[in-house]
Amino acid sequence: MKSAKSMLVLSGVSRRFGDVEALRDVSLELGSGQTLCLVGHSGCGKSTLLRAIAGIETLDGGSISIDGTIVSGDGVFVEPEHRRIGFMFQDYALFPHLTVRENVAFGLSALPRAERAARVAETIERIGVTALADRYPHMLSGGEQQRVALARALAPQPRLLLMDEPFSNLDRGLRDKVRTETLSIVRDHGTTAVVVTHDPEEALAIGDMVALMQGGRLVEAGTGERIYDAPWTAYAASFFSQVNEIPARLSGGGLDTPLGRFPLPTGLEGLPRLLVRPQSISLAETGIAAQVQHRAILGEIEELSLSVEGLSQPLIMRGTARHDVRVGDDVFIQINPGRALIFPDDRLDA
Ligand SMILES: Nc1ncnc2c1ncn2[C@@H]1O[C@H](COP(=O)(O)OP(=O)(O)OP(=O)(O)O)[C@@H](O)[C@H]1O
Repeated sequence: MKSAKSMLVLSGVSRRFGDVEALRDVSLELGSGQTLCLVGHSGCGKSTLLRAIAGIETLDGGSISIDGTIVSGDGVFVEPEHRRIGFMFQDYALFPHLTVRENVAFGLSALPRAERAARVAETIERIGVTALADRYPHMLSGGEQQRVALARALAPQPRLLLMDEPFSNLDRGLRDKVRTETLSIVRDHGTTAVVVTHDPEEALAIGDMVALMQGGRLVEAGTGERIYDAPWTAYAASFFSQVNEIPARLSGGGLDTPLGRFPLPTGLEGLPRLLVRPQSISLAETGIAAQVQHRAILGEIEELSLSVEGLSQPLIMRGTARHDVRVGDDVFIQINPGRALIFPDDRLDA
């Protein structure tokens, strides 16, 4: 996804720690004013990539450009303090001995006094923490501290804001609210941001662009909608939602499975993998015979576990409709062939 101007360009970025290839040939482009969410399981290289962008980590290969200028790579290394980058990390430690106003002013020492005061006033007003200006951090709630940390990061008007798991210290209820507020402030500012998270739902909620990493590689990147609805890889399909893996056999241009025959997408190479999301399965008058093994109500969602001949694992079906079925009932199910996810087998690369 490109906009008229790229604020961040990663080109073949690589970094190794001994035997560990923390970053392998990562290339990515982020438009000005966009939010990129880096997501992946622990150890996939998210923080190393963020640190490399910040200039806290050097590269073994490739380059990083910010606003059209190389900051790392090709024999260039711009020190972190000269990259015009703002940071917000997990523990967003505010200086405990400074008030909110003083915390926000901290990164503005280069500005003349009057200009600094005006910038602080404007930033805290915009972020809605003016009423807290004379309080110390221990007098603030977690959500308020987070806002002040955001004000402190944005006050120097960075070209790029880097956030490492910025919401993970907040409890669930507060997290969604603070996240929505924070990102709308970042967008209103027109600030380009890179956010790291390990939470798939959070990644989809946050990013204009979502980049999924695995073992130091970029698996795929795209809008949250694209990467969820039409993933290019089985890894992405199963990272962002639970999936049923269905054994499949290639025959005559199609796939034979215990759930029936599925057409093979054109251009598919290698052994196919068939994944079916729980919400792509429905009960029907006729179709594939199944037996109810378990029914659970997960709030709005009903989940059925179904045994189907030829499947070693129960098939998980989920939806918002309630079904009057009990354990042991014989039912029929249908799967929309258009909703089946078919990929080349990528597990050998994992
Ligand atoms: N300074 C270092 N020295 C040695 N190995 C490192 C160093 N920094 C990171 N690594 C290794 O590089 C890999 C990527 O680490 P990184 O911290 O980037 O992962 P991550 O995706 O941010 O994980 P988490 O979500 O747990 O923070 C890991 O295997 C890690 O052990």
